[in-house]
Amino acid sequence: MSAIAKTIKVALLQFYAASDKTANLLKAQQLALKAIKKQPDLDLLVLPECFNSPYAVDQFHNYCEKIPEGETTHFLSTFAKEHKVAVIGGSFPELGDDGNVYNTSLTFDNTGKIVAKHRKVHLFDIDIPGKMTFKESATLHAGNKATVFDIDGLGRFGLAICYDIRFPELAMTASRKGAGTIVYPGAFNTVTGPRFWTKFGVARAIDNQTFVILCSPARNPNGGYQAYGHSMVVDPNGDVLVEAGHDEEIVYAELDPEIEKEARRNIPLSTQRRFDIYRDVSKDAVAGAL
Ligand SMILES: NC(=O)CC(=O)C(=O)O
Repeated sequence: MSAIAKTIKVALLQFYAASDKTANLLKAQQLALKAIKKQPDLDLLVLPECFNSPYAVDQFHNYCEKIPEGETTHFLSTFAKEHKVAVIGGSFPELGDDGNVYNTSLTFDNTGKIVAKHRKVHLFDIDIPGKMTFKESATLHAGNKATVFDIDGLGRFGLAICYDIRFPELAMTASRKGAGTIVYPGAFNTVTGPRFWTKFGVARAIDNQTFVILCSPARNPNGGYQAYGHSMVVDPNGDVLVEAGHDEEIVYAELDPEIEKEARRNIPLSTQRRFDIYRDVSKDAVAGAL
């Protein structure tokens, strides 16, 4: 499968989830329908991190679901199938067969089949005194692989979640294994977002000469964790093609394979690496799709 098989028309749904799961799924459905109506030949929909529950350590266990039995998997799969559109389903709390809870992202092809499952590998445990303390590991378990997969007709993708973007090895692994697009559903916040969000999107794109998609929740006017917003698509030269504000919004972009080919032809990093001096982490990585 080529890195990008065709010009991919993508829509990023930026919205916030509140406490009512059914209402969150309904909102996702309404926005997805709006995107399809505006762009009937859409190839790919991307949702934000934690789109069916509040982003709160003490809440994940109340919202977690088995995959594929749960209602969120069913909702995403049905939408993809009915509207013949691939869906990268943000993330939601998964109840694993081992009884642990994970922050998990599923991807569906346009027949509704699950083609990838990524469990957040790096849990968001930080403490910035007086500004932001978060400890995902208090209630979540971490995934154990890099996620690289194909979507039929669209190309090869890398997928990771939010804090994972700070660890370049996952993106390097995806791009060295042939990904042309790396997607991060992510909920940076009003403390870390302004300083880091765009820089990471641009850095991962330039390092790997891939498109990078960041899809955030919107800010929640009723309090709780305040996501940064600013969902964006960055091209392989590090140019930001489209960027949302911080309210609920849909942004659209086209991923043109020629831009990627040209970026890689002009500056041929892939043939110039010095694995005699440093290791190729993608060779050691545990990587897979499901
Ligand atoms: N929420 C996250 O996982 C990460 C984040 O907000 C940050 O890295 O900053």
